[in-house]
Amino acid sequence: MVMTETPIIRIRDLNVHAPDNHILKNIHLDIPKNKITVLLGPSGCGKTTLLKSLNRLTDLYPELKIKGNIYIDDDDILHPERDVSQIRQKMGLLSQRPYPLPMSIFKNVAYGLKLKGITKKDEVERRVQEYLKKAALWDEVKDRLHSSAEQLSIGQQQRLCLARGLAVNPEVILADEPTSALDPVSTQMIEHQFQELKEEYTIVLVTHMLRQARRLADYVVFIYYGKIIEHGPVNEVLDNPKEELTKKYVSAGV
Ligand SMILES: Nc1ncnc2c1ncn2[C@@H]1O[C@H](COP(=O)(O)OP(=O)(O)OP(=O)(O)O)[C@@H](O)[C@H]1O
Repeated sequence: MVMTETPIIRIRDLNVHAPDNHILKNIHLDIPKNKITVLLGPSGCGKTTLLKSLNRLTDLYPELKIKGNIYIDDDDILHPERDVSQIRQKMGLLSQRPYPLPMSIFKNVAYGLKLKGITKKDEVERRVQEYLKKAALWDEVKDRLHSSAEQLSIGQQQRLCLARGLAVNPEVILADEPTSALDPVSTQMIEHQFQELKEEYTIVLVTHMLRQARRLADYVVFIYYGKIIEHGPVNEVLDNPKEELTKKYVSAGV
């Protein structure tokens, strides 16, 4: 990727194989710090697998064989001796559907803090408020912090999961189609928060929605059948694509 920003993640020669499928092919990519990088491409092209490789969630699928290097702050996270729980704390994941823990709104966020060893009551209270504000949920829940998280709407639950993830103090937010289950207003809220959060965090967002990529991306990586076809600043890849496959995808205008 031609860029002037410092990369926070460097992916080198990454190959992911399933028994009958070469899912990711020779991925070589730098992901810049404090930007939104969108992984774009048709269904089944390997976007989620690439995202899962970035926090070693691929370890949960023993049928997948992974080769190559992924450096985060110069540490190769694919090295077998790297502590996976530390990697996952650095690389928070927001999935397609929200999965709040079966406990109160407050405890959901406090749970994230506990993982970082923060348990002092007044600090926990201050930080729960801070992260609920960062996820744009505070005003809607401040009077019912001790109600069950499961009573929230799906859009609110997704913002709660964002707050819980932020409480772990990640460097990178990995977001896998985080608005696909949400209504347009909730989608707008998450998108707006992402724009704010990139000041402090690096965001890697998977989407197959071109319009969402246009609204959010600083950089776009277009993937097709496990290969990076083209990548670069959003205006170059989406407004002036060089490769035929990208042109076709962009002109379909999904
Ligand atoms: N554990 C697995 N075992 C075998 N094949 C897998 C596994 N995980 C993913 N695949 C295959 O790898 C390919 C890429 O899947 P992936 O979920 O990464 O695509 P995607 O681009 O995120 O798709 P979508 O937009 O539909 O979510 C698909 O063909 C999928 O069936």
